[in-house]
Amino acid sequence: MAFRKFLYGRWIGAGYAIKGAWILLKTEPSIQVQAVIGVIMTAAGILFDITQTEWLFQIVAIGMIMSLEGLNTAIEAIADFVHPDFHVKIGLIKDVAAGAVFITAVTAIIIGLIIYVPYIMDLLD
Ligand SMILES: Nc1ncnc2c1ncn2[C@@H]1O[C@H](COP(=O)(O)OP(=O)(O)OP(=O)(O)O)[C@@H](O)[C@H]1O
Repeated sequence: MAFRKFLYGRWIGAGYAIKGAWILLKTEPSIQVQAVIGVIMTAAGILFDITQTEWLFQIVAIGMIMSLEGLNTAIEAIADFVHPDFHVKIGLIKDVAAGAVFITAVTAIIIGLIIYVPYIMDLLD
């Protein structure tokens, strides 16, 4: 009985999480851009027939950047809610959160270069 209640709780929680992901995709331009880039990179992966390991790195990179961007959006929303007016600390909080996304973006770009530069070189040979 307790286990069924636990499963039901997880099921309801998953529903809220999917709703949150849908809100992000519908309303956040940065997430929308990243989703489009994710689709383009998936097409590139199919086109270049990348290896299983390369797929794993690419999927992790796309998932990491989109989820971190979602967290950044949540942090911005909290910051605006607790202190709607200008405050140096709010600016710092937002900049640090954006900095975390930037680090992931650079990581994803490096992963993309490591995967695709050899394929592009082969193509040019
Ligand atoms: N309330 C505030 N107090 C101080 N500085 C702020 C405040 N709001 C924003 N800033 C500064 O402006 C920058 C941009 O803030 P904003 O909330 O527009 O974030 P953004 O990354 O442009 O968000 P979005 O993803 O919604 O476009 C912040 O990184 C911060 O430096």
